[in-house]
Parts: sequence; structure tokens; C-alpha cells
Amino acid sequence: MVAKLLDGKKLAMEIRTHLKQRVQELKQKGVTPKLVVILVGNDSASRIYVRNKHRAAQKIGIETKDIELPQEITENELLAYVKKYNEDDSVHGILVQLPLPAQINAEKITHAIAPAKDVDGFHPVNIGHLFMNDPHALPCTPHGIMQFFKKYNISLMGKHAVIVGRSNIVGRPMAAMMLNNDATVTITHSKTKNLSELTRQADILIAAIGQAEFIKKTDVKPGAVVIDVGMNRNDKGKLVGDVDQKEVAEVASYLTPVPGGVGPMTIAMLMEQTVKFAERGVQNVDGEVSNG
Ligand SMILES: Nc1nc(=O)c2c([nH]1)NC[C@@H]1CN(c3ccc(C(=O)N[C@@H](CCC(=O)O)C(=O)O)cc3)C=[N+]21
Repeated sequence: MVAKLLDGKKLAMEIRTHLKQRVQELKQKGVTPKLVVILVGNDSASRIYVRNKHRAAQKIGIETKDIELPQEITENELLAYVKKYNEDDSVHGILVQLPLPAQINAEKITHAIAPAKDVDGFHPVNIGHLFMNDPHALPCTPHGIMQFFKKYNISLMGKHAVIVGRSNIVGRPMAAMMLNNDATVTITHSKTKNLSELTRQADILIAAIGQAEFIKKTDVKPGAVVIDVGMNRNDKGKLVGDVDQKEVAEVASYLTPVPGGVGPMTIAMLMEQTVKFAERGVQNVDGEVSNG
């Protein structure tokens, strides 16, 4: 079998085209969706994400404001920025780029963002709603992965989904979303025994480990759908995933490439959520009942 590649770049572009329409409708009602991105320090990889986000937003008509803060900033100073944009009614979404410098408690910052403006879906209130199958805001990377299943008619019902990685950003919310869509979900992690035995049972395998080319051909059931969430730089500075793409393409039915797979979808979902939050604001102004 040769895997069909799930093209995230193309799907993200399709989604952006739809979003452009929704933004135009909002603008006719006098509302421009606005996203504030806060970046602390000089991490060069982080800067690339910020630039990509900015570019995507511009194409759709979303207004973005980038706040660049020094590496040495204190927790209270950063909290003051979050508070300022929580209270600014022209701002619909706030994103604080992770990771943060060691002197700042990232959890404290995440908790300070108003849940209604939490475009990352990282706030415990939003995570709680997601786990109770009543999502208000969805973490962008797993939400982007769900779009592949929808687009390619990959049903999750009764399927065994195995997730490698238990981070708050990917593994855990991914598990909740797949469970909400009737999959049988196994979460594995660094302490899991006989990992390969479990991954080989997966109808759908999510690799979110953070180690270059960790998942090999022998870890994958023939015909499985394999999602590669990895973003690792190899010795040559090239971007590689958590899946040995060359090998695994020989056994999987579907595979997301790196780059051009999950990454662009993450950004598309960030844009989608910003627009959704802006639309909620308009509903409230109109006095309609908001169910979203
Ligand atoms: N609060 C917060 N929210 C995040 O969503 C968040 C974060 N912090 N910190 C860092 C990670 C990482 N992340 C990426 C998003 C898109 C690409 C992306 O677009 N990648 C492209 C191009 C990559 C390249 O070539 O450099 C691709 O995979 O094709 C990558 C990485 C969001 N993150």
C-alpha cells in the first residue's frame, strides 16, 4: 500500500476562503475580527509561527496585533497585558505564544486569559467543556486534525484511536475530541509499556511525541490512518515529523506530511476560532440567543 497524503496546505487554503466570506459579512455589520498575539523573548522558531499567523490573518481580513515583549519581563507585567486585552472590547482573541521564559508560570498566564477570548482553547474552563462534549473553544492543533477526518470522510465511530503523547496542547484534547466522535481512545506516553504493541492496534494513530522520526513502519498496522504532529529540526536544520514518513508511507492508508500537514491546519483553526468569537459578539449585540 502507498499512503495517500493528507494535504494540510490545500485544506487550510479552502478553509481560509470560507473564512474570508464570513469576515466580509462581519465587516458589513461593522465588526472586524481582531486577534492579539503576545510573544515573549527571542525564540526564532516562535517568530516564524507568529509571522505565519500574521500572514494568514491578513489574507482573510482579520486584524492582528503583535505584542513583542522582552525575555526578562516579569509575570505581573505580562499579566497586565493580558488584563488589558481582556477588557478591550475591540479584541476577540488573545494568544500568548508558548513556551514562556522560566520566570513566568505559564499556567497562571493561561488561566488569566478570559475564556471567551481564549483562541487557543487552553483555559481550564474551555478544556472542561470540551471533555464534557460541550465545546466552547477548541485547541487548534487537534481541531485542525479533526478537519482532515471530516474532509476525507474518515469515520471515527467505533475505531481504535491511539494517541502517542499526553500534552495539554495536543494529546489530551485530541483524546476528548475523538471520544466525542465515538472513537475508542487509548492515550500512551513516555511511561507506557510495550508501546509498539498498542500503536500496532491503531486504526488511527496520532504521533505527538516530539522526537524526530520516532514512529517506524513496524509500529503501524497496515491500512492505518497516521497523523504526524511532530515539528523537529534534524541535524541539517530540516523540518521533520515524529513519523518516519518514508517508511510509514508504505503501510498507512493516509498520512499527513511534514511540513504541509498539521501545521497549516493549526493556523487555519486559529483563524476560524477568532472569527467565531467575533461572530458571537455580533449575536450578543443583536440581542439574539447565543448557543455557540
Ligand atoms: N499559544 C500557542 N499556541 C500555539 O498554537 C502554538 C504555540 N503557542 N507555540 C508553538 C506551537 C507550534 N505551532 C505551530 C503552528 C503552525 C506551524 C506551521 O504552520 N508549520 C508549517 C510550516 C513550518 C515551517 O516550514 O517552518 C508546516 O508544518 O507546514 C508550526 C507550528 C503553534 N503553536
